[in-house]
Amino acid sequence: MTALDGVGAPTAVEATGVTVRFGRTVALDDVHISVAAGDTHALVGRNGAGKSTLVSVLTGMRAPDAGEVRFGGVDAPGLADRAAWREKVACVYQKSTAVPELSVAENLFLNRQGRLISWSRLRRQAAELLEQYEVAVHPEARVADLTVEQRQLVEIARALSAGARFIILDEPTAQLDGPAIERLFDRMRSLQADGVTFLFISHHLQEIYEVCQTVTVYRDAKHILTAPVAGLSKPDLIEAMTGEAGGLGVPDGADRPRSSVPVLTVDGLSGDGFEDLSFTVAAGEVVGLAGSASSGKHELAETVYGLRAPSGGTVSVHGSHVRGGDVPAALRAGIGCVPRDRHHQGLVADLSIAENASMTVLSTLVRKSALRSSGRTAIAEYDIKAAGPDQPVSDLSGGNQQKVVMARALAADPAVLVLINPTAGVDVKSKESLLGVVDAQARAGKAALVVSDELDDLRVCDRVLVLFHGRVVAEFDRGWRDGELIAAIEGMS
Ligand SMILES: Nc1ncnc2c1ncn2[C@@H]1O[C@H](COP(=O)(O)OP(=O)(O)OP(=O)(O)O)[C@@H](O)[C@H]1O
Repeated sequence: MTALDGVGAPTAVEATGVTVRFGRTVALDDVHISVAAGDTHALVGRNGAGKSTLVSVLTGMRAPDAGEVRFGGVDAPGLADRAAWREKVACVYQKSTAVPELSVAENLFLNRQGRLISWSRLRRQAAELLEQYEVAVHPEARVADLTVEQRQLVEIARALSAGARFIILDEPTAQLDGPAIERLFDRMRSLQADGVTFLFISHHLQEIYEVCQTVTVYRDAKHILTAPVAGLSKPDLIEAMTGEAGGLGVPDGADRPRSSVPVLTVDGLSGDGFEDLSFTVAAGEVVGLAGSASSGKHELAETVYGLRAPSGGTVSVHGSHVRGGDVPAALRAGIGCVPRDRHHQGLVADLSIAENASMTVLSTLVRKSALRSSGRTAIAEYDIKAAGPDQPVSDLSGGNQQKVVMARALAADPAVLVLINPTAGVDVKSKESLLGVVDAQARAGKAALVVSDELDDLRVCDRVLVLFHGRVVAEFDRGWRDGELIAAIEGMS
């Protein structure tokens, strides 16, 4: 049976009247979505708008308090019937759902082998499947050793081989570099030509225009609009998301006063994936580090804030050496960080917003009331959508968790900020305010190092160092053109 939506196109999936509550929080309030078969349909909204909650309903991970889901006009299976859901829909999350210690072949057929497993057959079938979907990884490779790009392709192949023709991609580009994003989009286009339907979630609005035909906007748990992408301007899209007219302005800090006094000095630093790097960041200066995933930029930043031990060279703050490979020592020396992975290095999921945001200064904040009041300040300053300072961070949406990480980095009033992908998963409006915070910190005389794949994050920088295979290959002062920076990142300058 084929369902038809209002304008006569067959519907791959349709959800109507969906309401989901978490205690007092209404995450979805009587929303609907209808995705036409063969469409790539974007779902966008500010942090906490309800996107991930809808995904959990559309994948059968959560029963809504009210509402219905239908695939091709047929009611969704019962929640317990996981096999039936796998045939209808799959979601590739930002965080892998594959078992890292198992091989690609084992992951591909997880929960699907009969009782008797023939390993040689499993490997052969996996190899055939990978070839069919043009995924260039070895069936016996451990999933833990794959890149994010390879892992996503394996998960897409797994979904398609289970029979699903509707795939949800939840912020798939957040951890990919430019060329990998283009390869993912090419892959999506060719699967779409074969009849696969996508629901695509991203905070990068230009991606919506590049790869989607239809867009649905949710705001504060409500459906705001569904429209063809081609007829919707970017300002109108942002207005639907934020409820406010007027474009966005990322501060570029061009008028920021600069001093020549170095706060951070990196001298002859070598470590995993980078060699003999020297540079300084002055008071009031924001320096960007750009490069591909293999450039060594993350490893360099992680060595500066003490997560990795250097194999040579030194890091100093205000002329004093900081002991390497020791995060608490770096913190005491005045280096605050937003780490690369908020799930592993950023937050303690069970602790509250107040506790997480104050973690770098906990020894000085002993009174519970003081803790709560600093939590309330963080919620207001960083525009965190939450029920209150006592709410555990595990209850927050991804983007709002990222804002708590930023609050935590700044709580100890560090002299140096090392920020890795500081706006990852953060909506357009919040991005503007987080970058405003970086600008304000620099104006207050702090030194900042911003490592990012996002050009908007790099625009706030006074200069950008481009790394390629662990060495600085180019340096751009403010005012660079996108094309020249991207060419340098890709090693073409
Ligand atoms: N397990 C939970 N307990 C309590 N509240 C929750 C829980 N999960 C989500 N919420 C709340 O529901 C709302 C919607 O969250 P959701 O994760 O769906 O937002 P989102 O649109 O995906 O945001 P983001 O863009 O940041 O990923 C938020 O206010 C969030 O705090």
